[in-house]
Amino acid sequence: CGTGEGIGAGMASKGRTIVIGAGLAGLAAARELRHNGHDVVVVEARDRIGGRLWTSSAWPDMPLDLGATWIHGVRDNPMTDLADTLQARRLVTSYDKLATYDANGQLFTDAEAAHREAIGNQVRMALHNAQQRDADVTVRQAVAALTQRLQPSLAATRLLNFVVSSEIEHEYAASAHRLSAHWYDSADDFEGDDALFVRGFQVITDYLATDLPIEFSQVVKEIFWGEHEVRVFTEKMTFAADRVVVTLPLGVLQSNSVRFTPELPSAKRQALAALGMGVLNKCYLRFNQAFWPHDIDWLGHVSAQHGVWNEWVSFQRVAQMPILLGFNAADHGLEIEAWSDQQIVASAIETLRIIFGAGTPQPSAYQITRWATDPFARGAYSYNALGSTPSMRDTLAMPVDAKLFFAGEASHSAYFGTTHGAYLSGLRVAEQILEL
Ligand SMILES: Cc1cc2nc3c(=O)[nH]c(=O)nc-3n(C[C@H](O)[C@H](O)[C@H](O)COP(=O)(O)OP(=O)(O)OC[C@H]3O[C@@H](n4cnc5c(N)ncnc54)[C@H](O)[C@@H]3O)c2cc1C
Repeated sequence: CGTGEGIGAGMASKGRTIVIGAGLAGLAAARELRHNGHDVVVVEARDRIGGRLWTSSAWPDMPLDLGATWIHGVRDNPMTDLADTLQARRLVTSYDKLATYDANGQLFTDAEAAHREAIGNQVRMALHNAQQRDADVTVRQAVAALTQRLQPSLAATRLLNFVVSSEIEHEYAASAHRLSAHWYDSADDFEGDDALFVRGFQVITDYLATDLPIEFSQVVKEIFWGEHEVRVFTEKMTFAADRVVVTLPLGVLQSNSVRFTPELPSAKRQALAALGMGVLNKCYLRFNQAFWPHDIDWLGHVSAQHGVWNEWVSFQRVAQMPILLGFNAADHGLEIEAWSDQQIVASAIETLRIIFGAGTPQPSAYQITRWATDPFARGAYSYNALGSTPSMRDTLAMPVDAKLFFAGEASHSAYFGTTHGAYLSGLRVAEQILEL
C-alpha cells in the first residue's frame, strides 16, 4: 500500500478531501474546493474523466456522445453558463422536427397523428388522476384501465405502448412496471431548447478537470470512515484524508461493490435500495448518405413489440452527417446488452427496413453502448421507483459526521438524471465542505 500523492503538501489547515469519481459531480466538487485553497485528490476507476458523460472520437469528423448528449432546457441552465464561458459551439435539435411511422412503416396520416395525440392525453390524464390518490402505483398500473379499454384494437394498443415507451420510458430510462406514478415526473425542468455540443459534451468535463490531481485506474473497494480520518482503499493503494466525497453512481452503490466501514446509516441504505437505476442505450449508425427525410431531427416508430427501436435522432439536418442514433430504454434496453454488436445492428436495420424499404443499406460503421453492464455505471441514470419518494434523494445527499459527503445525479432531488443535476450536486457538496 502507498499513500496517495498530491494531498497534504502545505494545505493542511483546510484539510484533505478525497473525491471519488471524475464524472461531472466529482469534477465540479474538486474544482470548487481546489479554487478555495483546499487540498483535493480525485480517485477514478476508469482511465478517463467524464463517467456517464463520454464523447467518442472514433469518427474524427463527428465526435459523438455515448452518454449525455443534450443540455436539456438551455435557459438559466448551469451547463449553458459553462458552455458560454468556453464559447463552445452548440446545435439545437427540435422535437417539432419529427416524423412518426406506424407499425407498417407508413408515415402517420393526420388521423393517426390525432389518435396518438388523444391517447397521449389519456395517458397523461390517467397519471394525473393516479397522483391525486393516496396509494402509489406503478405507471403501468395507472394506465392499466386504458390498456383494457383499448385491448380490442391492436393499432390502439400499439399506440399506447408507443406513447408509454417514447414519452415516459425513454425519458426516465425506466420500465413503466417499476416507475412510481406519484413521483416519476417529480424533477424540475429548465426552459428553452435542447442543445448539443459540436465537439461533444466532453468540452465541459475537460474544462472542469483542468489542473486537478486525478488518480486514474483506481477502483475503490472500501471506504473506511473513522472518528479522526477517512481511508479509501482501492485495488492498488490506500488514500488517507479528513473527509471523502462519494460520487459513485446509484447503480454502483446498490451493487455493494464498494464497502463502507462502518456501514452507512440505515436511512441512507433504505434510500439507496428504494430508488431505481435505469437503462438507456444508444446505437449510432453511420451511412454513406441519408436515405431518410433530411429536414427532421427525430424519427418515431410505433413498433409491433413494446419498446423496440421507438426513437431515433438524425444528425443530417443539424450536422449534415448521414448518421442515425437509435435508442432502447428500460427492459428492451437491458435485454439487448446481452446481444452481440452484429445482432443489435441487424435488429436496428430490420426496423429501418420496415420504414424505408428492403433497399435500406447496411451502415458503414456503428457505435453501441451497454451502460447497465458497465461496472462503473451500472445503469444510465436514476429514477423514482414505486416505493421511493423524492425526499430519499435528500437523505442520500446528507453528509455523515462531517466525514462522508455525497454528490452525483441521484442525490439531486430537483434535477436527478441530468448533467446539470450532477454538476449542481458537486457544487452543493463543495459548499458544505467549505462551510465546515
Ligand atoms: C445514455 C445516456 C444519455 C444521457 N443523456 C443525457 C442528456 O442528454 N442530458 C443530460 O443532462 N443528462 C443525460 N444523461 C445523464 C448524465 O449523463 C448523468 O446524470 C451525469 O453524467 C452523471 O454524472 P455523475 O457525476 O453523477 O456520475 P458519473 O458521471 O457516473 O461519475 C461517477 C464516476 O465514478 C466512477 N466510479 C464508479 N465506480 C468507481 C469505483 N469503484 N472506484 C472509483 N471510481 C468509480 C465512474 O467511473 C465515474 O467516472 C445521460 C446518461 C446516459 C447514460
